[in-house]
Amino acid sequence: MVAVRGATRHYGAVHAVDGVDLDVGRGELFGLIGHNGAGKSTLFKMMLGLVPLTSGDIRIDGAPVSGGGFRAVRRKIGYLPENVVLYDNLTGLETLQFFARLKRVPASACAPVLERVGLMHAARRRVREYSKGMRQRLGFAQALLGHPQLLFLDEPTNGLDPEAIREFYLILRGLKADGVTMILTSHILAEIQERVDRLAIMAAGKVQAIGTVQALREKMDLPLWFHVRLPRADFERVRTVLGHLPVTAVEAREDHVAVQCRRDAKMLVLQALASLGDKVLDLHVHEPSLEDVFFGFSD
Ligand SMILES: Nc1ncnc2c1ncn2[C@@H]1O[C@H](COP(=O)(O)OP(=O)(O)OP(=O)(O)O)[C@@H](O)[C@H]1O
Repeated sequence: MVAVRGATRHYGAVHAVDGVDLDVGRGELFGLIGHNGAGKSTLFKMMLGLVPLTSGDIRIDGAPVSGGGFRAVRRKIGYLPENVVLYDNLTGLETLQFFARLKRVPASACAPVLERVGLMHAARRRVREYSKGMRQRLGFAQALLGHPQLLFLDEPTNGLDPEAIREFYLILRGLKADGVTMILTSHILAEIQERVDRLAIMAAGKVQAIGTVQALREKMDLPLWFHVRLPRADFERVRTVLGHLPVTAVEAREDHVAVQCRRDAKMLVLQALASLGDKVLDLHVHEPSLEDVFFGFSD
């Protein structure tokens, strides 16, 4: 659906986006993460044909973003910008009707979209009275008008509370089931790590790594931790059963022993810990978080 080849955008000496290659398949939910100024928004605008490329090529559904045929393709795209501009004096419904006219979508499409984003109850209230989260939902609603096949969502959960974030991802899951392709950015890594199919980590205008969270974890080969809860009197037994296994740390904590090992030693360590039998009261395996992966790639 999206094919990016060597996409570059320079602003004088600033290399906002620098030789990015990226493919996003139809129906994929793709995450783009990176520090402030990494180049995410600029790449979004390039993929939307809003910012011209200094060099490289971007195709959406086969059509180059700079070509004459892109107008037709753009109709299939929904975009939620980072800072959505809304008119305070319009109601939520009037706002959507305004966007519907711009997009040449029938006004009758507005109410179902408001319903979908959970704003129907506030349809006739002025945007001035909307909370930040409600504004964000309204911005999302305008992106959904006209049944887009491709959605660009720039920090879509900005300002949403945890419950609203959960609801938001439920909507995305529904869209994914309908075959919609989605690319979203977020700063909240923990939030997207279990929810996207794949993600790209951007830093200084470049894609530093791309893949599933699991693939990125494996590529980083970060160690994992076992937390073994057992009576304090039995803490020493953990060291004994681990014997000569290649563990990288064993630490006695308040009510558990923490064991760190490389990923390829995971099953050996697990078997050794299992030999402690009912001495073990509880056991947790802690995979490295996306934060660990992210900072490993972008430092
Ligand atoms: N119109 C512009 N003129 C000059 N420099 C720009 C312009 N737009 C972006 N930049 C620069 O390009 C770099 C990338 O900015 P961009 O907004 O794409 O980053 P981002 O990853 O979206 O950041 P954030 O998470 O803060 O939104 C920054 O250094 C920014 O200052």
